[in-house]
Amino acid sequence: MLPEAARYDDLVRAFRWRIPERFNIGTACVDAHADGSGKPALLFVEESGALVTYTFDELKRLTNRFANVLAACGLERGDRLAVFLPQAPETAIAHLAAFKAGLVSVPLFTLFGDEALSFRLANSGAKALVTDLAGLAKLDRIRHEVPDLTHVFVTGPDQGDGRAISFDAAMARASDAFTPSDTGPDDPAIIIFTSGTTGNPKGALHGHRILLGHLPCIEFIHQGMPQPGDLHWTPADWAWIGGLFDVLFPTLYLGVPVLAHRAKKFDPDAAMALMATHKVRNVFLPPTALKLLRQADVRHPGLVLRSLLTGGETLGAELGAFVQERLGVEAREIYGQTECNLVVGSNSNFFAIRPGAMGKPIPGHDVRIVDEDGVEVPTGEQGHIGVRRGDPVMMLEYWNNPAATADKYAGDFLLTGDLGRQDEEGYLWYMSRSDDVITSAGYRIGPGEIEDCILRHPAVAMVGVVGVPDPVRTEAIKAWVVLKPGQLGSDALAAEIQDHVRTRLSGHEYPRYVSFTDALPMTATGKILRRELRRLG
Ligand SMILES: CC(=O)SCCNC(=O)CCNC(=O)[C@H](O)C(C)(C)COP(=O)(O)OP(=O)(O)OC[C@H]1O[C@@H](n2cnc3c(N)ncnc32)[C@H](O)[C@@H]1OP(=O)(O)O
Repeated sequence: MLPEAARYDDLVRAFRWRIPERFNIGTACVDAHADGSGKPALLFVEESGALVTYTFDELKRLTNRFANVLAACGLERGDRLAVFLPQAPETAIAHLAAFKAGLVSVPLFTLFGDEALSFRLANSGAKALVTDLAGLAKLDRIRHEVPDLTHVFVTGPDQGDGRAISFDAAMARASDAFTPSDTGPDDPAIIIFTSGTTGNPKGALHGHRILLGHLPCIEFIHQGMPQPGDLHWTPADWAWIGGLFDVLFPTLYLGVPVLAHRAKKFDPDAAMALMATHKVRNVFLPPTALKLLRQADVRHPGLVLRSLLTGGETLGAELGAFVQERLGVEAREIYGQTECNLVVGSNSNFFAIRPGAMGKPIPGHDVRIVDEDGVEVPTGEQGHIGVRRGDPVMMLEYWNNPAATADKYAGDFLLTGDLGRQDEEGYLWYMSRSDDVITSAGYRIGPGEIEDCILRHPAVAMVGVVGVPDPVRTEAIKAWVVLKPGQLGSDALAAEIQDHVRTRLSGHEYPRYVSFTDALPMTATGKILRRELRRLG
């Protein structure tokens, strides 16, 4: 455990990774705490507000049951299980059971539309899927595109129509005893899809060690966890690395309960009330959520927060001050990405927080500013934010994509795709992306995917998609559209294009702005100049 106040330099010097020879996220998060004491693990707040508590003991039995269900389906070590569910107990059970069974889980965001779902299921070669009725309706439309998918489980009341296997019924029939798979830290555990400027999303394949790689930062930010009364919550979905590895799994690993609740739409009043009612002590709130709280100007006297992690987008000095004043806690910024998460952070117990800077490398992680060849640049100069190879939190590879994997590295470093600089005192400053990837509300969004999708709209001849500055979401997605001859731009057509993206890709990827134009700025070789589009605003 980290001392109350220590010198950052001493922590860095003293740090040693302790990676055991055998490690399994499922057993470490659940079985290790299932000691018969009835310690709470998950507190699920249903849509109605009703609270259902799951203890570690129950979670052990439930994950064992589902691991048995998966084994009975013929799934073997290394096979993929997709999880297409919101923040809910079944989501945690499915992932943890997959880990225990030596399978590879594939989290899928509930807002994904048909094409996004189909691509990820096909690309990962998932053999089984757990979803709810809303997810099943989407799956029905694309099931013929994913022949590898042989077993589909649906949560909630049994529909009895043969479209899917009832999750509850299968669980009821299964044994609650299971011998977990004997995995090593480098054995594949999870594929999390992420986007680049062009092409399809890539699946970052992580080993079981990913959890161990997150722990130094969790300890750094939520100092002293587990403390009596600790309870961790995030409004971010458990479909991304943030919800899963900044919150769900490391918290359970430390024997601390997690509050599970994600509203259909983030509501500042409801979020404050939820934290106060359930006495949430630790929270991950992305900057967009903090800005929504500031905008709504809500106060709540009952807050008992003791640690707050934020990241995924730049925090900024004013927002940090707001957090201290309104939430009564320090905003501790982190930096990371799906391929290599939580490598930079801040905590004023170890060094003064410098407004605007992300912080310093978390002890254990070697983060440098490097050039395109992976060679360090002089202090103060801008370059690529790089993380030295061999870091336990780093992905094993991009799933089935050796070319993309090779591209991600230069020399000894993984290149994050972000540009930054490091000052004389070791603080890291985020500058911008090195590519056209859009950062909106903490999501990393690929403009190429959205362009491809919009191009399939029958009225569209050409399209360029960029991120434009947004006061709340860091960037908002904007599409510049050239229509086919005879088509007229209108609000109705703009709304139709937005819906076209929402239903095919995702609810968080639709262009908030659609502008019709006669031509797009192009290079001599016919590539759209997104840089020019960004300049137009
Ligand atoms: C690097 C790291 O470690 S951390 C970074 C990882 N990033 C993340 O985890 C993402 C963090 N961001 C978020 O969780 C969210 O954006 C929040 C909580 C900040 C704000 O949430 P919201 O504003 O409710 O919506 P969110 O951004 O998720 O969704 C986008 C759209 O989908 C809509 N939507 C969300 N849920 C649903 C639903 N169940 N049904 C229909 N529509 C929905 C939203 O209404 C929103 O559209 P709108 O703004 O036009 O209304």
